[in-house]
Amino acid sequence: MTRFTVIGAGAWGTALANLYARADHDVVLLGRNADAMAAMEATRRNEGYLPDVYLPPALRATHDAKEALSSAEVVLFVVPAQSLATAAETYGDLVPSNAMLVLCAKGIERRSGRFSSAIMAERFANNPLCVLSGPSFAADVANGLPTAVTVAAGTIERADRAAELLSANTFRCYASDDLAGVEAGGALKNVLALAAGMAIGRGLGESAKAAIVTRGFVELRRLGAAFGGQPQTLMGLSGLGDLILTCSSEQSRNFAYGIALGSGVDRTNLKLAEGVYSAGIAARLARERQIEAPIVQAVAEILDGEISIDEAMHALLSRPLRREVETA
Ligand SMILES: NC(=O)C1=CN([C@@H]2O[C@H](COP(=O)(O)OP(=O)(O)OC[C@H]3O[C@@H](n4cnc5c(N)ncnc54)[C@H](O)[C@@H]3O)[C@@H](O)[C@H]2O)C=CC1
Ligand SMILES: O=C(CO)COP(=O)(O)O
Repeated sequence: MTRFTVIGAGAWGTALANLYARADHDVVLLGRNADAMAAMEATRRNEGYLPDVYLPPALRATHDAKEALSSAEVVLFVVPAQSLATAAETYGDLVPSNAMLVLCAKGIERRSGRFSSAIMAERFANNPLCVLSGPSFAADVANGLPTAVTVAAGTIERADRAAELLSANTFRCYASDDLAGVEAGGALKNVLALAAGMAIGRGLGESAKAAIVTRGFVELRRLGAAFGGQPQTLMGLSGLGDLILTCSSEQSRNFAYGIALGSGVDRTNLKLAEGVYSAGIAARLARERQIEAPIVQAVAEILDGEISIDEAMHALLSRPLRREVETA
């Protein structure tokens, strides 16, 4: 039995806490809203984020960071990418220096262009650290449905150890030493899911969506490689696998956000769509590196109100014809 502390009591944090509690670990779910955490402890439900899932007795929900972190062996950071640096500052001094950190956000920090591992390596120089990413809806994992993800660390031996620790009977972790590839895939698939959703919401059809997903994947591979990722990783669970999941189900908040944008419905009450925050910085990083990423650029411009979806589609279709497969 290992002591897990999960920071961030949203959908994904609650699902992972639930998974590890069911796997007979000692689990504490740490949230920043005292009332919500007390209600969770009393009702054994997370009404705000994952209402249909029962929280087993082995999971304790708390707002008390000191108590939650004092003997943690594994600390999962499950907050949005834009909040990770703040969470690291808030809880950093309480995290035991030998605890393994598991980073679960899928995004790029807007103000710095950094992925999670770079943000955290700066604050936690000595803790072992890994990134968990891949096709995994919170509700599926919380309900014990079969799921496979990638766990990446700086060396393959560390990734092997982390994958062993983080696997459970319905949750299969594949080890990787490609942090850059895993983080790039997780962030970029969200931006592309917005584009796929927009095509559906705007009534452009399934064929247009398939073209966007496929050509979007070309952009993901180009950008992922520019960030230092390996082609095989981008073709794996945390790249192609998560792109497929996120672009094919309205359970995805990014895909659903794209549909809402495309169909012009009110988006004020929609849940977290990480791609909305990563699109602009992904587009900027692509421009700076002179990487051709027209779909990512279009998503960023649409979100900024610079062009309409119809204008973006017209621009994509009017680009000069080219060969499908790039040769060196
Ligand atoms: N929901 C899902 O199915 C999956 C989500 N993810 C990723 O996990 C990350 C978190 O997503 P969700 O949990 O779904 O989002 P969510 O919107 O459901 O929950 C986010 C939680 O983080 C908390 N939070 C925000 N800033 C905080 C801070 N500074 N300190 C403490 N808590 C803070 C919020 O109060 C909220 O409880 C995202 O990057 C997402 O892309 C990854 C895999 C699956
Ligand atoms: O990352 C996810 C599935 O792997 C969740 O996707 P959404 O954030 O779009 O809901």
